[in-house]
Amino acid sequence: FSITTNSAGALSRSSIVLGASKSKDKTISRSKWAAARGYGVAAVGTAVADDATIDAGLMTNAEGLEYVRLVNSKGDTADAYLYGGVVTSYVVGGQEYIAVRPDAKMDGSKPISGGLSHCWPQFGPGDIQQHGFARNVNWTVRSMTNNKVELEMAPSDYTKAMWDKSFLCVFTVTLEESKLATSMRVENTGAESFDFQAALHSYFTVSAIENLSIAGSFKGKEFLNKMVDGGTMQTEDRDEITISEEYDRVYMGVNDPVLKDSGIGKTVSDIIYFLTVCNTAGYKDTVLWNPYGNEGMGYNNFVCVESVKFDPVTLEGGASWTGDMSLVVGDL
Ligand SMILES: O=P(O)(O)OC[C@H]1O[C@@H](O)[C@H](O)[C@@H](O)[C@@H]1O
Repeated sequence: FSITTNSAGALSRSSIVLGASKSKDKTISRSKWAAARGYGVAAVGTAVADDATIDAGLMTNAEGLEYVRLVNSKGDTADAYLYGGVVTSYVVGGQEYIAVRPDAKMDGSKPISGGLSHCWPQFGPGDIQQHGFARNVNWTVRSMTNNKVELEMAPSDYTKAMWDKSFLCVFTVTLEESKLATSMRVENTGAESFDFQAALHSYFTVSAIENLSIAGSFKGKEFLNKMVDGGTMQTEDRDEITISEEYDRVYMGVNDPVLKDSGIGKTVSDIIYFLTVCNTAGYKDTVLWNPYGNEGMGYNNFVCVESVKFDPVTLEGGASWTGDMSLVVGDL
């Protein structure tokens, strides 16, 4: 591995050089770079099959926002933005599974409309701003390696003005060989308890909304249908959900959705691609959201299948809560 400088001269990348080693100008040691940034960086030893070079590490987008690119030994990648602590990309075998809306702002002027976006400490409307503040503050890098990053968010004057609680959030993203694992840990660093809701407002790529069905334990479950009279409880009678109108539904007690897309990457007509959302801790409910018909939002190329803790968590002083969600491509 080597650390190189980007065109602006900032120390920001580690290159995974695959196959024969390649010499690079302006390289410094990984530990020196990490020390300069104040990061804890573990030694890593991934290697990829052929002779390609894939950059991992801290990057800056065209509009000046920083993100961390993760790379695994197979050449899969994931990107996590510091602004909002949001994962905006997960590419497996050349296929992008996470969506960012075409109308998304990537310059920090508003929350990024896409990715695995945090709704914290509130989901939806309520006492503070819609979906809370985690998605529009800058998180900091606590540690990173080529395939794992820990981002953290602590109170600031901005957050205290709307929600004056003592907390620390640590969001860990790990690009494993066969999945993308995320873990959101909320710590109550004070003595007083506080309540919060949590969600990963996940946008996934679909080839076309008509090609999508969503399996899971939906049948017989109650859901809050926000599209009916501002919010009406209904009961689902289907095993698999298909979407052909605007959706904004909170499915209570459903946390095992599997997206099936009959179009993604299709080279053979009967291939169906699966993306399994594994909610293994904390997230209990699933929100389905699609602004059907809204061309400006690009409704036909994404679906939001959100991992949610809808009923508030009460966290005592000194206690912590964890929400774990992993994405697995293909059959489990
Ligand atoms: O436009 P926002 O704030 O990113 O929210 C998008 C949607 O997010 C969903 O989770 C909500 O249920 C919807 O009501 C909302 O419209």
